[in-house]
Amino acid sequence: MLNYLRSGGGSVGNVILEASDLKKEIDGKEILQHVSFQIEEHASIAIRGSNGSGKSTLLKLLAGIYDPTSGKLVRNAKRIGYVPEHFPENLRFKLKEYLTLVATFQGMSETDIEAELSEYIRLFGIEPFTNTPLKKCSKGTKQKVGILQALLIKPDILLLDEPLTGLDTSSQLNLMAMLEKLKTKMTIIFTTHEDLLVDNIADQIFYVKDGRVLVHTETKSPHLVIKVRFSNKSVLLRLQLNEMHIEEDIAIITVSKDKSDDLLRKLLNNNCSVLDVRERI
Ligand SMILES: Nc1ncnc2c1ncn2[C@@H]1O[C@H](COP(=O)(O)OP(=O)(O)OP(=O)(O)O)[C@@H](O)[C@H]1O
Repeated sequence: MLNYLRSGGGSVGNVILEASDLKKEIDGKEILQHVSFQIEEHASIAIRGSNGSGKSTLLKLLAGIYDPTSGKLVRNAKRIGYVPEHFPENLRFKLKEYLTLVATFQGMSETDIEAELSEYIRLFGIEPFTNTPLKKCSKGTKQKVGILQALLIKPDILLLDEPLTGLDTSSQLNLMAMLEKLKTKMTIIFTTHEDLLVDNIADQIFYVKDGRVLVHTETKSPHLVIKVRFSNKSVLLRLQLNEMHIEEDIAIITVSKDKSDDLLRKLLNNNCSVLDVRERI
């Protein structure tokens, strides 16, 4: 079901964010308009849309980095954690020194800081870089520091701009597991192009299109499971499919419905015989 506003009388939880007829112009260009929604406490929301549609702009409005050009945005939150798409370059602090500073400013005790940081550092596998200056850390490591920095402030609302970008597979899985746990404690809103993150974390999707925001309550993107017999494994590997399971000469591939026709064409073109196609349950 698509609607412009999930609002009003039907609301069950506490509303933590409420947008009423927001408009955002940048340099005289209208990026978002007529944006209205309510977000309940502990909701997990994915913001989706094509490149340049205005997802990051919407997130920055929610974070308070941008002011709306017109309209009203009410935040019923004490602390908002924001993770930008790109962590600032050229920070001279060492990784752990920086995170310790962030935690100290939150008034945490030394013992708590040590315990919490050690756990996060272990989870994200960044132990080898704790004494590396941030400006020398890789993009992925900096991305992790950006996420940890936001978590350390114990936010009521956690906003993440494309959080999986730049992370290796195991860190992506760790982050998803972490977000799944955090879902019960805070409101999580993230922009993403990744189905995996949406399927695992979101319970609502906001689609940004033509400057408008559409709220969608069905989160699982439709997928097909395709079973094929192949004669040449390297052909399949070249297709770089994210979700593929191979047993002898059979491959089971999960693919989003919108990409499935294209994939089937390629498989048939490469001498694969299609044994089964069904909807993912
Ligand atoms: N600071 C800015 N100055 C000028 N234009 C901007 C600025 N920030 C965003 N825009 C414009 O606003 C539009 C939306 O940008 P935004 O970054 O919000 O899109 P997005 O959906 O997050 O894109 P992507 O998926 O590529 O990250 C784009 O046309 C962009 O050029």
